[in-house]
Amino acid sequence: MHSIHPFTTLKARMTVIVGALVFLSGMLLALYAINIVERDMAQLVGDREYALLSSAAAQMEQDLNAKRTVLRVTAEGMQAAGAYDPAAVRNYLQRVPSLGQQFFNTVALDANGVLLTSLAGGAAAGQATVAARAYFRDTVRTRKGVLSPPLRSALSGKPIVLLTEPVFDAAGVLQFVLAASIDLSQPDFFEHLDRLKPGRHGYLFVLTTDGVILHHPEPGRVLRNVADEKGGIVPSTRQALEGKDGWVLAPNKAGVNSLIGYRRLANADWIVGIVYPTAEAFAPLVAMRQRALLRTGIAAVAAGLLGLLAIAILLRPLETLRHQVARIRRGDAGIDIIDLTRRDEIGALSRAIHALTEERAIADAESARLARTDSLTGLCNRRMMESELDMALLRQRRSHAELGVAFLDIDHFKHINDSHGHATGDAVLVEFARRLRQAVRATDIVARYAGDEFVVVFEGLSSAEELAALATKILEAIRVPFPVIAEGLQVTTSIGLTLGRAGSTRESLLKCADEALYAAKAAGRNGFAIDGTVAGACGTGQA
Ligand SMILES: Nc1nc2c(ncn2[C@@H]2O[C@H](COP(=O)(O)OP(=O)(O)OP(=O)(O)O)[C@@H](O)[C@H]2O)c(=O)[nH]1
Repeated sequence: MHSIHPFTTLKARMTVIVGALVFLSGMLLALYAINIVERDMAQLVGDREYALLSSAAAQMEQDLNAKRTVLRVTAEGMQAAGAYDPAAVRNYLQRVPSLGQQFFNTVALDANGVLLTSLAGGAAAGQATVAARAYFRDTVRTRKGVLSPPLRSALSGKPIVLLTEPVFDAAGVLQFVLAASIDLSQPDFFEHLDRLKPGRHGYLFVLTTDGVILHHPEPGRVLRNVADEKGGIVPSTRQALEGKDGWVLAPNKAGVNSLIGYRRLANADWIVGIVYPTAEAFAPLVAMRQRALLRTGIAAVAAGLLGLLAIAILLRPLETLRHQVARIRRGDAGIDIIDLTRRDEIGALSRAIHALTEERAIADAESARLARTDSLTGLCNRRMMESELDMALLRQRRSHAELGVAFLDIDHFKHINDSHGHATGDAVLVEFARRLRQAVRATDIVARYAGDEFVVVFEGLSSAEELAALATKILEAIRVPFPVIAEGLQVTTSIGLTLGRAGSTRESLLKCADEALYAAKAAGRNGFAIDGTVAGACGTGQA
């Protein structure tokens, strides 16, 4: 039996294929499921951060409104009190404590933009003018309070924004403008923003709709316009400046992939933004992905091992069948050891092997029989006769019984062929064989030796006389006309007989019988001749 390398077995290959398929499909399914979950979770995280941003923006709007309210109420109070001259203005302002709480500084400017008074000092009355500043001109023109763009304070040099409120007299004439500043460098105003900063590296920032930064964790960037910074405006910021609120996943200015959100304030041209690096924002998702993949991998390996076990169990009968076939081939067992009762493919294969083996055995037996049989007459052929004669000689040596050999040749058979045709000649051979077979004992060996020559081996003879009787019986059986032609054909044969003796061999027996046949032919055919019991002499006899 050829041994099979463990790696080339069906079991190994099926295990590898099934294992790989289970592993791959498991991983693909896990990745697919993880992607769906991640997408949903990323949406949740983004929405949550955006909600945070919106609440920060709302808080900022509230703060601005509160500051506006304080300034407007102060302006209305001053109008009601008629506090228009610089001393009265200063006195009034000093009596409003909420101004100090809400603002970095509050100044009053006359209708020409010249400083009337500054609560926090910094410059003397009349020394500074803001006539050229857009926020002042807008306040005078619109006769309403405005929120200035971020600017550097002329008095303190700090980055500030200003809220203004015009104060009119009873006749509606502008008396002065209150301008209250918010210090962008102080943490107070953006304190709540900084408290909301997500994770370790996330941050919130504020910029105007023109792109000027109001608040940023890097103080050096305050008052700069994002358009003027190195690298220009990132696409997400550009969209925000164009009026689009919401969140996206995109690289920030430093190229770090981030969750970036923008929310525009309703009561100021400000945009609150959030940057949250995705590595941090989605860290739990990444951990979840790794855990899920690891567990899926373990599950797939376990499934593969179970598959291996299942395959091993399922294929065990095949292995058994292989060993059974090997044993049958070695001759250690018969075909019956194969189990034919299984109702699966292995059972079908077993039955096929069983049937094939039986058919082969029958075919082998048939071809062996054909190899030993004369195809025309069905008698033993010459080869079989020779081996049977050898066996008979062996038996004779043990039993010491007599053994006789007869050599027969149909007389003038050529003439039969020539006169009646080859087919009739064949029919004569067949009929001759049949009669010969019937004329002797069933245990005697009857063979067609060649052409029209036949040999009979008689075992268990008692004397040469018995041989003569047998020859006579054969001649009589042949003498009856052969029904191979309508009127019947007279066929005769000549027989040479010999009796085996000590030291006889196949060759010597056949030679003696052949010589006796020659003598019978010479004596005129249709008779027989028997060699004498004296060694070397061949006797003749006529029927
Ligand atoms: N029809 C037929 N003829 C065969 C077959 N085998 C041999 N023969 C013929 O048998 C004849 C044998 O003739 P011989 O034995 O030589 O001579 P004979 O005519 O029998 O003459 P004697 O033997 O001297 O009586 C030949 O013509 C062969 O061609 C066969 O299978 N069928």
